[in-house]
Amino acid sequence: MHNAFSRSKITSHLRYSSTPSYRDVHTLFMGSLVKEETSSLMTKFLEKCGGYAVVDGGFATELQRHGADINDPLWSAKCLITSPHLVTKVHLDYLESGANIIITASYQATIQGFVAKGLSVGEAESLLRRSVEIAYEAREIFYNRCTKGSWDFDYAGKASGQPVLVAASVGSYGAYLADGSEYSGIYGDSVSKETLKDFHRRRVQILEKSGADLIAFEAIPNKLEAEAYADLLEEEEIDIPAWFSFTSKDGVSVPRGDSVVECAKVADSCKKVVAIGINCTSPRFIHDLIISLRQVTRKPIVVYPNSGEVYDGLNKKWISGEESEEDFVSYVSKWRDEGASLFGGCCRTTPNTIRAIAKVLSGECPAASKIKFEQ
Ligand code: MET
Ligand SMILES: [Zn+2]
Repeated sequence: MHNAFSRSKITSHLRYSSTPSYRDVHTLFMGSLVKEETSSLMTKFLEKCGGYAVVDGGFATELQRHGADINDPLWSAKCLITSPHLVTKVHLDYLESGANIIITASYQATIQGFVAKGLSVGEAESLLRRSVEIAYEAREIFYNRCTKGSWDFDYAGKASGQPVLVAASVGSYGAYLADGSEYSGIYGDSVSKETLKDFHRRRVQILEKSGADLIAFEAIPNKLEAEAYADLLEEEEIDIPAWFSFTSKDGVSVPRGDSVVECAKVADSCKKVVAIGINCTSPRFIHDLIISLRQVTRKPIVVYPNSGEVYDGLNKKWISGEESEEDFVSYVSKWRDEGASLFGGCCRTTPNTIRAIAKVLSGECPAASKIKFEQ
């Protein structure tokens, strides 16, 4: 059985794609016209979730754990071509672990990247749409399982009331380049804000029309790219909300060196942005980063750190970070106390991590159990 929110999503999905009336639903907000539905989506959703929401966990690394070979310039997006059933499975695993927001496999899915593999532009655009459809199909399967009694009564009852949004992932220009600049944020002087806007424009337009509830701009490594996203959302009149999520290697700045505070200001001043946060960053930096974000925004804060391990690109393996044995989940209530409201995991976190986060947030497990990241 669907909950009220998911039903309303289905109707709003149709409304977005079939009638022009949504453009009329405006409200005066902070001196300018903003579509009311867009600006309040996240706050209303958080209310439905009981104040806090669970985001899913590492996607690419989870595909890998299930045997996918993603050692490719397309990274996880390769599975949209070669093993879409695994993409569905990982979404389902996260839903069954309690995720309220599932993030699509489009992080490294770009038209330019697919075309470089020999696909046509039309095929590339279809794959982007497909990434969102797969997430919705997984949600349908999840809700159907709730009603068919494949789970015990208690769990099925809880799961059928689990509100779920689909966030369409957009990774950085550096992620497409797959040359390490995703982790340095250094694109060189020849890459201007206009270059970045031109690079991302079509993908963002396709994802907007794909039926996704929001766009998750993830692992943003520099301020320039955040500015490019903000401009694009405004100039292209993108009609679904977005979140901006940055990475940090020191708890103060993004990889390029711009301060997280300056980056968050860009996100805060963009009216289409409904949450601001940090992902794919060591859990040990998150507490201070939330404090920094709170200095410049009142928008909901989303945090989904990685496992704390560090990726050794040369040898293509994850190495234990200083705190990789630390209990990731035991931090969640502290992050909540600092003012974050959406919590999940990024690379190398698993459905176990997400299940434990969901338990902490539901109050079932105040002293979280130890989670060991699997090798
Ligand atoms: N949503 C993406 C994933 O989990 C984020 C990757 S961060 C490098 O695969
Ligand atoms: Zn990550």
